[in-house]
Amino acid sequence: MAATRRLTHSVAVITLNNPPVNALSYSLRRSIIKEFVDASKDSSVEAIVLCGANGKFCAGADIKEFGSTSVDSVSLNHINDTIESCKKPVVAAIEGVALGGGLELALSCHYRVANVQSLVGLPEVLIGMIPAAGGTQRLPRLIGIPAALDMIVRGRHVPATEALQLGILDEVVKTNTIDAAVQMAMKVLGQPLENRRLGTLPVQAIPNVDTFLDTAVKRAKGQFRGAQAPLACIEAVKATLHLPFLKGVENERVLTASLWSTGQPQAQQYAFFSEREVGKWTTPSGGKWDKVPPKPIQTAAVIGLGTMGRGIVTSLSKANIPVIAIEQDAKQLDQGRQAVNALLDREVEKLKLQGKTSVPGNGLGSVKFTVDLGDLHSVDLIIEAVYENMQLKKEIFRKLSSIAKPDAFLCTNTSGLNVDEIASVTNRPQQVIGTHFFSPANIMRLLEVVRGQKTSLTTIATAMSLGKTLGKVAVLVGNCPLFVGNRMLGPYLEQVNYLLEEGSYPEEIDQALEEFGFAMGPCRMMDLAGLDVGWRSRMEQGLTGTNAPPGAPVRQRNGKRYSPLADLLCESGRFGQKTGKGWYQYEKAGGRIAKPDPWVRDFLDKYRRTHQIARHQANSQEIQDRCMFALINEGFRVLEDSIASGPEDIDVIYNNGYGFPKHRGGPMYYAANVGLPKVLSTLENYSKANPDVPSMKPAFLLRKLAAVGGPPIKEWRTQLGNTSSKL
Ligand SMILES: CC(C)(COP(=O)(O)OP(=O)(O)OC[C@H]1O[C@@H](n2cnc3c(N)ncnc32)[C@H](O)[C@@H]1OP(=O)(O)O)[C@@H](O)C(=O)NCCC(=O)NCCSC(=O)CC(=O)CCCCCCCCCCCCC(=O)O
Ligand SMILES: NC(=O)C1=CN([C@@H]2O[C@H](COP(=O)(O)OP(=O)(O)OC[C@H]3O[C@@H](n4cnc5c(N)ncnc54)[C@H](O)[C@@H]3O)[C@@H](O)[C@H]2O)C=CC1
Repeated sequence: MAATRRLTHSVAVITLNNPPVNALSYSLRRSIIKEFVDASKDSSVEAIVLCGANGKFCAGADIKEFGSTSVDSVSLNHINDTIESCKKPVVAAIEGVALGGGLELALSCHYRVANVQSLVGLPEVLIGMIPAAGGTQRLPRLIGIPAALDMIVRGRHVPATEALQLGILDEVVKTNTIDAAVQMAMKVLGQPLENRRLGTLPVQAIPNVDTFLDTAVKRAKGQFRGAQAPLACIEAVKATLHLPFLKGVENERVLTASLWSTGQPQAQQYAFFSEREVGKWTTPSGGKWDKVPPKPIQTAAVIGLGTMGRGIVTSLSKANIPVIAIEQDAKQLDQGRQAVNALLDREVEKLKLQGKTSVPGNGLGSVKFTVDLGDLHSVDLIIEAVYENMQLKKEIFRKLSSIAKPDAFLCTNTSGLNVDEIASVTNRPQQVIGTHFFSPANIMRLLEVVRGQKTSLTTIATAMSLGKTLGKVAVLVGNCPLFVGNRMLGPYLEQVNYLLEEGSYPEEIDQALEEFGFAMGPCRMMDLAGLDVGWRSRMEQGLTGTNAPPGAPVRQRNGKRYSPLADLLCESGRFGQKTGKGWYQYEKAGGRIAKPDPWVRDFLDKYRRTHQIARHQANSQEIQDRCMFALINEGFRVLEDSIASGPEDIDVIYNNGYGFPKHRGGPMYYAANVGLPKVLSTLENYSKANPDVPSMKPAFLLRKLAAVGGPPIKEWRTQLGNTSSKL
C-alpha cells in the first residue's frame, strides 16, 4: 500500500499501488502526500504525473475504513488541495477506473489523460454517500451544473469517450496512457496553471437554476424513495451557487456527517460488500469459488422466447455469446424474433451512445432463430425457459439428453419447480442446474443459481461465472420449492391478501410499501407478473377450482387461513396488466398505468359484508410491519434449511431481484437494524391472535438469535453452524 515515484525525463511519475483497485487507504494517502511533496520540492522535477498500478487509476476512498478514525487523519481534501495548488503542472494518467475519491484526485490535477477503455465517475451515491473530497464542487465548475448533477445523483460510471466530450478529460488514448500523460506534462511546461485549478473557477450560470434544482429534487424523491444520499448530492452541488469553494467543501463534510447519522450509508456499504461476498461460494464438500475452474461458454441456446426467454437471449448476446433461440412453432418463433430484435436494437443504441460503434458486429453475439431442437447438438450451454410445467420441462430435458453434446450444461429457468426432478430424466444430472433469471431478464441484475443434489462443482462454477459474464450478480441457492426469493414472497403476499380482506385497499397497501422504499408495491407487482400465474399454481395444488376439496370453507384450507380474493379476481377475468384489469385498472390490455378501480373497492366491501368481516383499516406502519416481518420470518426459515448460506445472500437477492430499497441494506439487515427482539415479539403477538396463519409463527433461528440479544448481522453465520448438503 504505497505510492512509488520514478523520474522520466524531468517528470516525476507517482504510482498509486494498493491492489486490487488502489483504494485510498490511510497508508496510501500518507504515502501519496509524502511522494507528492518531495516531488514538488525536488528541483530536478518540472512536472508530476499521477497514475495507478495494475492498469487501474483508483476506485476511491477505501470503503472498509469508513467510520474509523484513520479516515480524517490525512484527508483526501488535504491531498487534493496540495495537488491543485502545486506550482508545477500535474497530470492524471487514468487507466481502468477513476471513481469517487479517485476522480476527485484526478480533478485536482491540472490535466487528465485517460485510456479509451477507462471509466470515470462519482458513484458515492450508490454507497449512500456524497462525493466529499471536493467532487461536488470541482465537477460542476468543470462541466456545468446539469451534467455534473446527472453524474453525481445517478453515480454513473462514464466511459472515457463520453467524459472527453463532457470536458472532464483533456485527452483519450488507445495505448501507453502514462507515456501520453508524461508527454502532456512536458507539453504544458511553462503554461499558466490558474485556469486549470478548478477550485478557483466560477460555476457557469444556467437559466432558471432554482426551478432546475427543484425539479431534480422532485425527480430524486420519486425515483429513490426514501434514500437520502441523492438529495444530499443535490444539496451539495447547489452550494456551488452561493458558497465559495472552501465553504462548499466544508458543506460536503457537514452533509456527510448528517447522512452517516441516518444509517443509510452503512446499509448500502453492507449491500456493496455482500454483493462481492456472494460470489465467493463454498460447498460442504469442499467446493470453493477459487478452487473450481468454470468451463468456458462459447455458444449457448435458449428454449422458449416468451417473457423470460427473449430477455435471456438478449443478455447472452449482449455479452457477445452467440445464441441459438428456439420456439415451439413458426408463429411463436416469429413473435420471439421480433421481440428479441427490438431488444437488441435498443442495446445497439446504447452501445452507440457509449461510442462503441466500431466494435465488430456491434459487440453483440449473433442470434440464430429456429424451431429445430436438433440444431443444439454443439452448443456449450442450454437454458430452458418454457412454461412453468413439470411435464413439459421433463419432456424437453429428456430430448436434450440425446441431442446436446455430452459435456453441454443444461439449465432451467424455472421459478420454483424441483431441479432434481428435472435433472432426473437426463443422462447427466451432474450438469443440470437452475439459472433463475428475473424479469426483465436483460435488465434485472439478479441470477439465482439453483444447485441440485447431483449438480457438480464445475457446473456450479460455470453457472456462477456465466452470471458474472452477463453482468449479473449470481447467488448460489439450494433446491426447495420456489428457492429463496419467491419462497419468501409467499408469506409477504399472504399478508397482503389478509390486509385486503380486512379492509385495506390495494393503493393503500402499495403506498405503504412504496413509502418503505420498494420500487413497486405488491398489488402493482402482482398485476405486472400476472395474477393467473399464482391462480394456476393454486389450482394445481388443489387449493381452488375444480380440484379444491368439496365443501371446504371459503376462507380455510387444511385448517389454515386462506384468502380466495385473488382466485375470485381471476375467475372474473382480471389477470392484471395483461387483461387491463387486476387489483387496478389499466388504460388497455397490456397497459402500464395503474389507476385505482372503483370496481375493486366495491368487490372488497361486498366480500367483507358477505363474510361478516368488521373493517379494520391498517395504517402504514402496520402494513409495513406485517408484510416485512412475514418476509423476514421466512428468510430465517430459508437460513435454517440451508437454502441460502447466509443473510447476505438473501439481502443480495432482494436488493437485486425484488426492488428492495438498498438504503435499507436488504430484509435481513433491516431486521437486524429494527432489532430481532422487536421482530420476534411482533410476530409472536400476531401469531397468538392468528394461530391459523402458521407462516407468522416465529422461526426457530429468529428465536435463537433474539435470545442472545439480536447480534449484529455479521455474527449470524456463526450461529448457523455449518451449511448443510443443500448448498
Ligand atoms: C472499482 C470497481 C468498478 C471494480 O469492479 P470489479 O472489477 O468488478 O471488482 P470488484 O469485485 O467490485 O472489486 C474488487 C475488490 O476491490 C474491493 N473494492 C472495490 N472498491 C473498493 C473501495 N473503494 N474500497 C475498498 N474496497 C474496494 C471489492 O470489495 C473487491 O474486494 P473483495 O470484496 O475482497 O472481493 C468496483 O469495485 C466499484 O465500483 N467499487 C466502488 C467504487 C466506489 O464506490 N468508489 C467511491 C468510494 S467512496 C469515496 O471515494 C468517497 C470520497 O469522496 C472520499 C471522501 C472521504 C469521505 C470520508 C467519509 C467518512 C465517513 C465517516 C463519516 C463519519 C461522520 C462523523 O461521525 O463525523
Ligand atoms: N415471467 C416471469 O416473470 C418469470 C418466469 N420465470 C420462469 O421462466 C419460464 C418461462 O416463463 P415466461 O417466459 O414467463 O413464460 P411465457 O409463457 O411468456 O413463455 C414461454 C414460452 O415458451 C414457449 N414454449 C412452450 N413450449 C415450448 C417448446 N416445447 N419448445 C420451445 N418453446 C416452447 C412458448 O411458446 C412461450 O413463448 C417459466 O418456467 C417461469 O416460471 C422465471 C422468472 C420470472
